[in-house]
Amino acid sequence: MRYLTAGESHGPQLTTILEGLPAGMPLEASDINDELARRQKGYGRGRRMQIEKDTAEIVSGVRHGQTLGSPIALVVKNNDWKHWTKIMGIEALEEGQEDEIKRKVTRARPGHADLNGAIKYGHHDMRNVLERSSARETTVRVAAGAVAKKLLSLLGVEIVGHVVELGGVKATVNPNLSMEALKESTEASPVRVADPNVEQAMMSAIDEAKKNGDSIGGVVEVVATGMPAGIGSYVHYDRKLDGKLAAAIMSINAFKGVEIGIGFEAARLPGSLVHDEIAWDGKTGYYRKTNRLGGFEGGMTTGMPVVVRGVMKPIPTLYKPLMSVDIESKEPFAASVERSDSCAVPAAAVVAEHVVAWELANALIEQFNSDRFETLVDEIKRHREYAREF
Ligand SMILES: Cc1cc2nc3c(=O)[nH]c(=O)nc-3n(C[C@H](O)[C@H](O)[C@H](O)COP(=O)(O)O)c2cc1C
Ligand SMILES: C=C(O[C@@H]1CC(C(=O)O)=C[C@@H](OP(=O)(O)O)[C@H]1O)C(=O)O
Repeated sequence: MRYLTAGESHGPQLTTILEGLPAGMPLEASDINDELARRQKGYGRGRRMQIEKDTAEIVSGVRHGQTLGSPIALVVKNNDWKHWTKIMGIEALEEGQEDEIKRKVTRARPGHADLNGAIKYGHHDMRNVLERSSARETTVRVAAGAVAKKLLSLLGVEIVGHVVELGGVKATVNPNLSMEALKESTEASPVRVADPNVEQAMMSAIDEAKKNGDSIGGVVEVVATGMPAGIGSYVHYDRKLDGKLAAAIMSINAFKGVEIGIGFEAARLPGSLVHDEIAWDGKTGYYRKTNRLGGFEGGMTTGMPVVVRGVMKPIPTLYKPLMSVDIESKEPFAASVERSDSCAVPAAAVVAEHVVAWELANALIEQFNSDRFETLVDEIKRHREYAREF
């Protein structure tokens, strides 16, 4: 499968085209819209989230609630567009109108794409960069992931993203928490955390950052249960599924690190405390007694829960801006300030969930016969039985 996205943050709409989904899979707009609503939540977001009520329109590839096997196109309209029609207009401007209309940006924000994007594409107005580098684009990445998530759920794979650290406050996650309990508790939390003891401290950290004109980051975790064993491959670097997950997480705006299972902690432990002992029983088939390697060995799933974590740096737009340079005068100036979130880690947990869902669904679709949804369901069922008895 593959997908493309298009759209500027303050343009008329965001668009995505998904290719390679099987025909005959049930799909409704509500499957996508419920996920878009989850992405909009989270303590610490800016005013834009009150302007938008993100909803996807399915404009192709689905008929009477079923996928057709043809490309699926989804459109999310930007409510904020009505305030930006002049600034973001398509038509060429008259001489002399430029400065008045364009809300030109010339003082690059440290940590954002502004300066590098301007150099790369030759934009002397960095709005041309920030409109597309904005994480507004993650709206349609979630829409694409929601379709993948629907496919996974119909194949018995459940997935959830949640926050495990925010502004230096760490959550303690009970490893025996069921998937249902994890989903329920994190959904009810304004910071998407499963540990109620740290929720208030996380919210206070966000308040404090906001008050100081600053921003904070954190760590999100995505857990997926029900992936069959042996998905992905060890035979070639670009077929390793853990590598694809790492790339997917790193592609999210502001993500600076990824770990699978205990990740970096593995550097500090002996092998006997890192590798997971293998066992077998008639009901489950093969399983690992622990899951320190987060569901992966050799670039393939083990059948244990997939556990991926990602680090989000603090948001680069600061209401008390860092110093920068004006690209017109080359003089030192405080960086530009655009309306901004002070913390988007809870929203990013939802984005991470969806990019991981896409990669997992893609791996299943690549590995099994997948033109018809019915065949895919059947093949995966048989693969599970085969792996259990192997
Ligand atoms: C959900 C989400 C919301 C974000 N909101 C903002 C924001 O309001 N202001 C901002 O400057 N950056 C925001 N970011 C981060 C920037 O998009 C990101 O730092 C920028 O694209 C530069 O990319 P890099 O940090 O990966 O190098 C957000 C990121 C995510 C995932
Ligand atoms: C600014 C960025 O994205 C943020 C993410 C976002 C959203 O829908 O998630 C919408 C944006 O809206 P606006 O720029 O109109 O406030 C920002 O809140 C960024 O990433 O640089």
